[in-house]
Amino acid sequence: MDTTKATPLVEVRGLVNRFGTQTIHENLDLDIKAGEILGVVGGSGTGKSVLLRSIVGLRRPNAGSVKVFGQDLQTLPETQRSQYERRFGVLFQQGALFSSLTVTENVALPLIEHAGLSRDDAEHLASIKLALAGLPPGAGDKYPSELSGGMVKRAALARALALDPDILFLDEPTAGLDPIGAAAFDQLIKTLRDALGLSVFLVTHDLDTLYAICDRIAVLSNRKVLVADTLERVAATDNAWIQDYFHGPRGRAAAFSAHSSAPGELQS
Ligand SMILES: Nc1ncnc2c1ncn2[C@@H]1O[C@H](COP(=O)(O)OP(=O)(O)OP(=O)(O)O)[C@@H](O)[C@H]1O
Repeated sequence: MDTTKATPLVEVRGLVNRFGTQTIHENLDLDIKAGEILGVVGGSGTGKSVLLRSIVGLRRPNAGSVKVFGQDLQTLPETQRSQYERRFGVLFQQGALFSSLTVTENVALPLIEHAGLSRDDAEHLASIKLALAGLPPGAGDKYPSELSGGMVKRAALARALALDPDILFLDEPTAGLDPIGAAAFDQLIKTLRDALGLSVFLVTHDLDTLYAICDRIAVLSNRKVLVADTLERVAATDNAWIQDYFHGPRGRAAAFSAHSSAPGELQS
């Protein structure tokens, strides 16, 4: 999709994150544009998850600002900030479902706690969200431990969608899935973006995901966003990590597979 004219929903400016003497981010800038799927990549430990946590309010950065819908969340009182933060849906790396609750109860929980729905209404709505996330009828009555890895991801996605977010944050959603399961999950994200008009911030190591669904890609390197642009422009950037990543054996395979399924797209 054309995101060039879209107004940023999220503007990260001058972000600094430190743990003790270790500096993870130093004056990092990044936008998330309305309606885009933004892929966030970088070597292990470059701070992709810390960046996600800083944006959604789970970590207070050491410096810098995070504006959401034009509002700097750091400057807001707690109650107002949490109202903005409810416009975020977050899917964590491990799914983070409560093991003692059924899948339906997991998805209903935010609806009861944050939207004030009755248990019956919340569970009814939860079953709709589970269907939206592509889970078969009956999955809702199971406990997370009874589901396959792919189904746990879908259940966690349903919970992230519970409060009808404007922006979906996904931390390595296809990690641990087999290639067919991962491709199906990618398509689900794209379908949901198209149907619900979501913006998506997606941390991934999965090159196939970048080729299949991302509108822009941000590369984290050396404590900053090195480049945030279309796949073609990012892949052409003169940087050793980028060249290795996009033009190494796995990058070539992903480009080849994307090219053979969608003629006319990027060739390596
Ligand atoms: N709570 C914490 N306390 C101390 N150090 C932390 C904490 N959280 C993250 N870090 C450190 O910050 C750095 C960035 O971590 P982060 O998880 O964001 O990396 P990442 O880019 O998501 O890595 P990966 O691709 O391996 O998941 C790492 O060196 C990590 O050890």
